[in-house]
Amino acid sequence: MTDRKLLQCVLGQKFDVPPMWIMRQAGRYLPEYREVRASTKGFLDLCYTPEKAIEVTLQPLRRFDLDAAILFSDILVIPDALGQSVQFQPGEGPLLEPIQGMDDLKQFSVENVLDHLQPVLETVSGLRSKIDDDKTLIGFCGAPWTVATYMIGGKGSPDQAAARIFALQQPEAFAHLMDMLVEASARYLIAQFKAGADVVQIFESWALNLDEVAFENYVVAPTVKLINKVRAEIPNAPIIGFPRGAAANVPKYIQQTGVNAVGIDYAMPLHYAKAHIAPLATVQGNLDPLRLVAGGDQMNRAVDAILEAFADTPHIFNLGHGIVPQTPIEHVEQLVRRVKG
Ligand SMILES: Cc1c2[nH]c(c1CCC(=O)O)Cc1[nH]c(c(CCC(=O)O)c1C)Cc1[nH]c(c(CCC(=O)O)c1C)Cc1[nH]c(c(C)c1CCC(=O)O)C2
Repeated sequence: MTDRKLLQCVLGQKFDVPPMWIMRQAGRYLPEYREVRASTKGFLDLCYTPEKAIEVTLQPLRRFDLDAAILFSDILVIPDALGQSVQFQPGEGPLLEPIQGMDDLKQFSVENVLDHLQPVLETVSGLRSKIDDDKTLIGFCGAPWTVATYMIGGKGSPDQAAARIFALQQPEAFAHLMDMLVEASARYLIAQFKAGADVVQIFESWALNLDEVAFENYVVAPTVKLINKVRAEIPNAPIIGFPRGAAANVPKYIQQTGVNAVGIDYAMPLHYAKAHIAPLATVQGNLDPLRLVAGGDQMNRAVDAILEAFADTPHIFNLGHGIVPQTPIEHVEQLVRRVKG
């Protein structure tokens, strides 16, 4: 465990060459992923078939000198495990049967979640025995609010309006849903740690578009509950939070939730992160994924600026959001060379 550099960095150790991984590093930009994906009955089938999920998790590590593997799964396995209908249409993104109110929630049960997710936990334990000892194994879940936005809206949306209106008009149903998500996610993360995950990342992809009060109630408070439940079972569990778009709410998010590390999105100015975030937690980020698509000198300059900004502080190099399908593989190779020298 001591030579797992990325884990050590999450826990506060600084390295001259920062450890790195790439958000959504397994995926459609890799031809070998597309090949495995084509052999499945659907995206969830891939998530629930340990042999294939292990294979696609390992693919990026075979190509690139990355310091971590991230479990191959999705944040929407939680609604699926709770009993909501979740479908992935090719090229369209997720489609769920939207929740209208309390009556729909009565159909869901937290009790079966771990049974349903047993194949994912098998993937985690299989991975720990397959990756090199110095590689960190990252588990994950979606944060309650982000998962709720899909469960209520039924799909991704630019402003999460359906969930924001639901939370305001049906506060009791919303509170019940969030409590279910906190409980299900806590059990899931605890089980991932027990299966061999070294660290977990909580993806709050929709921390933007919220006023101060909503940020406190939908993002901070449920994440505090989630982390407290996890750490009651796994003392000092290493956790990365990724509150995308949280901007000037990030310092408060770190202080209240107690995450060890925080992923910053690419819109976060480096001088702000250096002054207000680095003193509170390990910083992870934050190259714009489209700079990786374009490659060339502009990418090298942006990488150098990030490395320089966080040279004196614990820093995990990463993108500021997920890698996109049109990314050329040679540009990823160029990125790793630039970071690792
Ligand atoms: C919001 C969100 C989702 N899923 C996830 C998030 C949070 C991160 C973020 O903000 O990008 C997280 C996620 N999704 C996936 C992973 C594991 C793979 C990895 O990180 O290497 C992780 C960590 C696989 C996936 N999840 C999905 C794919 C592509 C599906 C396919 O192969 O058909 C993969 C590889 C599908 C998915 N899943 C989701 C969407 C919106 C989509 C469709 C759009 C897209 O493709 O990015 C929900």
